[in-house]
Amino acid sequence: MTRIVVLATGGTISSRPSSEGGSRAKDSAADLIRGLELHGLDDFGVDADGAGIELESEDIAVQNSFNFSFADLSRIAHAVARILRREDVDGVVVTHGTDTMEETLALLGFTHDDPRPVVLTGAQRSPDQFDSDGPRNLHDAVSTAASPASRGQGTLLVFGGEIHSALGLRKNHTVAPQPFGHRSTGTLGAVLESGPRYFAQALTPDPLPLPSAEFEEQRVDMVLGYPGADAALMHAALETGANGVILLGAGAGNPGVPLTEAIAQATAQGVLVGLGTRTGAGPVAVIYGGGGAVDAVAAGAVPLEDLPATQARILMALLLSTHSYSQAKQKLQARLNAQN
Ligand SMILES: NC(=O)C[C@H](N)C(=O)O
Repeated sequence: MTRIVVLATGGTISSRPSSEGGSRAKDSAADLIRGLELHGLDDFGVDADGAGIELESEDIAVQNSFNFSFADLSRIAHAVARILRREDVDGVVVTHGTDTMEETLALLGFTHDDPRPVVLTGAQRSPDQFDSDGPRNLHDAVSTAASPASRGQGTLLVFGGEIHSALGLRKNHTVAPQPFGHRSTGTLGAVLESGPRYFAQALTPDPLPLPSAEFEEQRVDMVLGYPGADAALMHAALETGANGVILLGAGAGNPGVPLTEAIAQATAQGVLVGLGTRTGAGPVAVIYGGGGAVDAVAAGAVPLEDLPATQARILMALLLSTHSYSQAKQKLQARLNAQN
């Protein structure tokens, strides 16, 4: 018998029309499993021992993911770790809103410490729509979590028939049926009728400790570089008590002169600054001068390389909550190097 726990957190996959307009997360994990039956998607075949796949449900939140805080993300990571302490569980599926899936994937991806797979999924169309993608995505996520081929592949996203590794993933589109893609690499595999088929082995970094209470207190803000940008928003972040800032410069990470000066001020105050690019993909090349990326790095910013800013922010908060500023800075650099 293969046992998979379905842990529901909300999102469009769980949403129903609201009397206030729009839709709100509502359905529980048990409702989602019932939805599989309604769509004739509850047949997972038999496992390698000829036994069936048993689904167990658990609810941890009923929220749209744009409302999540670090405390919510931490609760999800601890719930997954608690479930995986059970020897009778073979894998975990987490249903989640797509808007901030990147962040939860990052937290789970950086802390997952088990060969059994953790598979996130969600939907772009809610269950009340005739062409809702939730039941198919959940079916695929369960069959991926239940497959021995997924052992050692770490934290995964299964969506639109594709399998993606957690780190480096972005939501690239607001409404497209498959909004997820890697910035610079392709899919890890696909879900076929027979189950998951992998084309590659995921890179799984050495696990970091699960988020502590300090993680929830981290403030890591994000600031954008653009023509005419002054340092007002960066100063506001510092005044509000940010202990980390992700700065998304133009092109190869060029923040411009005022923001470069603000980086020097921030790092002198002990605030960790990550330098990314607002293009959405590609490494941050440290080759320019005159208030460009090279000056920003000289002022103390760590180039984020090819990790999305949303995921670098989670990594930064994790490191700041477990290490001193200088250790966190070194670890961030080492992690980002290892990532590529
Ligand atoms: N498609 C979705 O799940 C989006 C939803 N607004 C959420 O992130 O909760």
